[in-house]
Amino acid sequence: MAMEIRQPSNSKDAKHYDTDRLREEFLIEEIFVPGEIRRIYSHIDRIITMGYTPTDKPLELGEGLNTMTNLGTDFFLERRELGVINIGGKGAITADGKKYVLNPRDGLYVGMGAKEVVFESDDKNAPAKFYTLSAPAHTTYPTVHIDITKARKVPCGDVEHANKRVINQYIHPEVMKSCQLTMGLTQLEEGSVWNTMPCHTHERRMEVYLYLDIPENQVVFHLMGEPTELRTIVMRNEQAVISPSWSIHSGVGTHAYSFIWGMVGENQTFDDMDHCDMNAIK
Ligand SMILES: O=C(O)C(=O)C[C@H](O)C(=O)CO
Ligand SMILES: [Zn+2]
Repeated sequence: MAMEIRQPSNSKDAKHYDTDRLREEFLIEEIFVPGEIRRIYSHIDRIITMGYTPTDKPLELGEGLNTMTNLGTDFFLERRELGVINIGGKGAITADGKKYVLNPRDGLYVGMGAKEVVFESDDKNAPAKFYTLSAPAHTTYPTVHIDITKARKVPCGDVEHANKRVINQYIHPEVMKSCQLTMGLTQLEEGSVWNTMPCHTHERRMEVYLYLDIPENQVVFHLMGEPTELRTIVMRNEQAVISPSWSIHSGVGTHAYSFIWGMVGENQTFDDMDHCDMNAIK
């Protein structure tokens, strides 16, 4: 399938979902398949979550996709912008003829209007894994290469609460311009297992999390749902989860881990959050 479509769920319905239905609606289990592309289009703010894993040949952004049928446009980024973070081996992205090398954990923002975007790996046996988010856009901002050293770093949490971590803001108004997409990578310190706790929701934006650096046989219990109707999705390495605006998005792991967050919606105000009352969550 060139692109899977996910419809939105009403919170009144979602609280009745069983495990299988929760996973069917919100979990993205397989994103990185060697030599292949995976795309999941969510009706929630029309974010597209994708994985490009080139091996012995480059992969093109719109490869195998009829953009007129799926997006109503002549090419993928005609009315869209793109955020990418490489979580695999060294690779490169060429956007309209300009090549950007992406080392592991490097990011790239590609502005609206770029016609040809091509993903390639340096070593087919250690392929790049380009985690890619796309959001509707209204104007063109410059394409920007972001390495983790350029990201805006926000240390938070502490050892006492087992949530000591650094939020690396890659695509963020204080780093570079984008239309609506914000994106970054949060790294938990060794011995910490909680992310985004105390938890929050934000009715103004939806969010997608990709969990990574989870060792074999370890898991993250992703917490979602309205603050008084919490549910768990068991997640494994390099799996993602779609978080509607009404849902918290927190997690606790059996080992430290990292995750990439991406948001689209009303604003780009990272701290615009509705913090939950820890005495009221259920
Ligand atoms: O570690 C955290 O806390 C986060 O990374 C929070 C997410 O970025 C988020 O939920 C922003 O709304
Ligand atoms: Zn959030």
